[in-house]
This record gives sequence, structure tokens and C-alpha cells, in this order.
Amino acid sequence: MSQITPSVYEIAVLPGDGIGVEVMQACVALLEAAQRLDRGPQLKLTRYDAGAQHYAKHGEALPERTLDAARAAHAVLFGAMGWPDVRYPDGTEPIPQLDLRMALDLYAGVRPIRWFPGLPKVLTDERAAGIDFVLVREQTEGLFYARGKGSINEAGESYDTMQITRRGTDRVSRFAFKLAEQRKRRRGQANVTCVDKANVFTSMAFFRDVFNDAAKDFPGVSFDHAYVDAMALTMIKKPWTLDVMVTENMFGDILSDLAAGLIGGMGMAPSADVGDHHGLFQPAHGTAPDIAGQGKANPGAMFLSGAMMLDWLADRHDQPELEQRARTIEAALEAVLGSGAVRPMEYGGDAGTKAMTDAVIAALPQAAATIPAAPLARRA
Ligand SMILES: NC(=O)c1ccc[n+]([C@@H]2O[C@H](COP(=O)([O-])OP(=O)(O)OC[C@H]3O[C@@H](n4cnc5c(N)ncnc54)[C@H](O)[C@@H]3O)[C@@H](O)[C@H]2O)c1
Ligand SMILES: CC(C)[C@H](C(=O)O)[C@@H](O)C(=O)O
Ligand SMILES: [Mg+2]
Repeated sequence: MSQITPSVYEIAVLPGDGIGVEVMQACVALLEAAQRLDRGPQLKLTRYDAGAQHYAKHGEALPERTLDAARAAHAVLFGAMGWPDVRYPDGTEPIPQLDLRMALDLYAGVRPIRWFPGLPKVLTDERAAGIDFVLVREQTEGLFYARGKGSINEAGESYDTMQITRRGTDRVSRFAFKLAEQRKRRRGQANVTCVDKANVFTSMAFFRDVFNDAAKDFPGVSFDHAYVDAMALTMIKKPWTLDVMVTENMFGDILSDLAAGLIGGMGMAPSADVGDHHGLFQPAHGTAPDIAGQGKANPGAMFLSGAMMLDWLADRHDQPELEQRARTIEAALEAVLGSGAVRPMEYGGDAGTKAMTDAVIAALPQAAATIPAAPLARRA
């Protein structure tokens, strides 16, 4: 992809299934409203088919046209895909986001978790107001390497293999350290925790060794290690002590849902799937079949994923207006939730997807007025 600075960015929009479609509709409306308010580059948002329902109807989950569009776009905006009843013959679900992670080499799953006023106080300790950490999940190997390769033998044994490579661990560790360096500019200090199970598995001891080697190139950032089970405890007992974590694919998948629970659920848990050449931005949640079609989904995670996309484009193409737009969207969402006037159904309130979206769009002009002119301090 070219690094020339265009004035229009092509965004491949993949809504997917269930509430993915609902929160995507909300996010597209928000992004279009936000770009009408500034003179920055415009996004051209084009929708493409993919997902479990597409597979059920047409026999393919990720059409070639969609994959080509994702490859050619400046960024991919992704809702959620998968549906528990729709299965491949081997019993697994058609889940194109995993194919896209491999096809676009999106090796870093960046999953920030931050509490701010208006979000539920899940933990009673007042220090929980300081929850502000990022989980970096390796996304091209680990236990997910086994996808499509598992076996069941006649003796009634099933095997899936975990793959850890020096290249994969080194690049995701460096990504985590660079992210910590950015956060240090805002927070004054930075730490990366390697989350593994090096006490039991050779592959995990190797992961830790490769992480330690990478750490030598980042003397300004401290680092430590935690076993994944102990990290699950720390996330509940004192999550305000955490900064950046880097971990294996499956551990990261589990811990990121646990982390979302600290701020009231999946509805405020965004993510970025990033590689050296492509970026895909999606909420960390799934298609939520239990609430799909009812207009109840919290679009907050999708909005924050949209803001992460704007930040990523701003960085890659040196476009500070896009960074300003990202801050405006965040500020509007924070203002709406912080005022208490709109409480998402996810937190026991009565605001569904539309009410939340309308309120955040209405808050954009005032939020824009509070954002200082570019260049800004990045909220890493
Ligand atoms: N990134 C993705 O596309 C993604 C992620 C996880 C699961 N999935 C798929 O989604 C389907 C459902 O999976 P699941 O039920 O395990 O996980 P899920 O994240 O869809 O739902 C878990 C719980 O969180 C709630 N929830 C999730 N997002 C919400 C939101 N924005 N607002 C309010 N509540 C929300 C749901 O109602 C549900 O109770 C499966 O097919 C799974 O494979 C896809
Ligand atoms: C849907 C599923 C395959 C996916 C994953 O496990 O990576 C999801 O849970 C996520 O966290 O992005
Ligand atoms: Mg997950």
C-alpha cells in the first residue's frame, strides 16, 4: 500500500453478523457525522459481505472480492462475525476475522481497557477509577496455529498444537515495547508485562526468552513477567497497576474478555488488529446472539474501534486532523456516558443502540470545541 498522503481514505467495511451489523451502522453514522465537522481527510466507507450468515447462504464466509477489498483498502472496519449454529463440517465456526488476521498478517491484537466516569464500578476499590491498560495479543500463531489442523484419532484422542516462533514473539514483543514508549509520553512511566506459562511449557519458556531479548532494545521501559493464571488474579485484585501486557494468542483472547468485565462488559472493549502493512479495527465482542435484532447492543466498543482506526491512519499518513477527530469521538462518548443522561441497556439503563448513537452524534460539536489543535499528545 502506498504511503502517499491521500485526501480520501478507502475503508473496507465488513459488518458481519448479529449485533456486528447493528453497531457498524451506528459507527458509520458517527464517522460520517464527525468528518462533516472538520476539514480533515474524508473516509470513503464501502460495505462488503462476509460472515457466518453469508456462509450459510452462499457457502463461503470470506468472498474473494471482500478479501481483495480488505487488502486494497487503507484500513478495514469490522463489526463481528460468527453464529453458534452455523458450522463448518468439522464443527468449528466460519470466522473470517481469523482468516483476515493471517491473510493481512495482523500480528498484534491491541486491546485497551480504560475506566472513565459513567462506566459501571465493577470493583469497589476507588483505585479502580485508574484502570488504564492495554493487552497486546499475538494473533498469527500460538494455540490458534492449530485451527484447521487438529486431529482426532481412533483411540479417542484429539490434538491441537501450539506454535511459538522467534520471529512471531520478537515482533509482537517489540510492538508492545513501542506502544509502552508512546504511553510513557502521556503517563511519565511505562512497563511491559510478559504474560506466559513458562513454568510448564517449553513453548512458553521460549516466548519469555525471546521477549527478554527484545526488551534489551528498550532501556526506557521497565518490564516484568507473570504467569497467566496469576495475571487473571491481578486483573481482578489490582488492575490499576497494569500498563502494557503482551501474551500468546489464546491467553490474550481469554484475558481480554476478563478485562472487559472490569469496565462493565464487552460493549466498551475496542480492539485493533495491526500488522506492518494493514490494520483492521473491530470491537472485541462477538455477534451476541442473545440480544441481536433487538436494538440493545452498546455501540461504544465499535465507536472506540473507529477512533483507533483514525489514530492508526493519522500515524501512518501523518494526518493530525484524523487524530483530532479520534479525540473528538472519544470525548463525545465520554461526555454522553459521564453526564449520566444516557445509560446503555448493557449497564441496566434504557438506552439502546440508536439512543446511544444519536446522543454521541449530538455531542460531537461541543466535544470538537474542547479538543486542542493538532499536533496532539497521543492517547496510546
Ligand atoms: N470479533 C468477533 O467477531 C467475535 C468475537 C467473539 C465471539 N464471536 C462470535 O460471536 C458469537 C457469540 O459469541 P459469544 O456469545 O461467546 O460472545 P459475545 O461477545 O458475542 O457475547 C458475550 C456476552 O456479551 C454481551 N455483549 C457482547 N457485546 C455486547 C455489546 N456491544 N453490547 C451489549 N452486550 C454485549 C452479549 O449479549 C453476551 O451476553 C459466536 O459465534 C462467536 O464465535 C465473534
Ligand atoms: C471469534 C473468535 C475467533 C475471536 C478470537 O478468538 O480471536 C474473538 O473471540 C476475539 O476475541 O477476537
Ligand atoms: Mg475473544
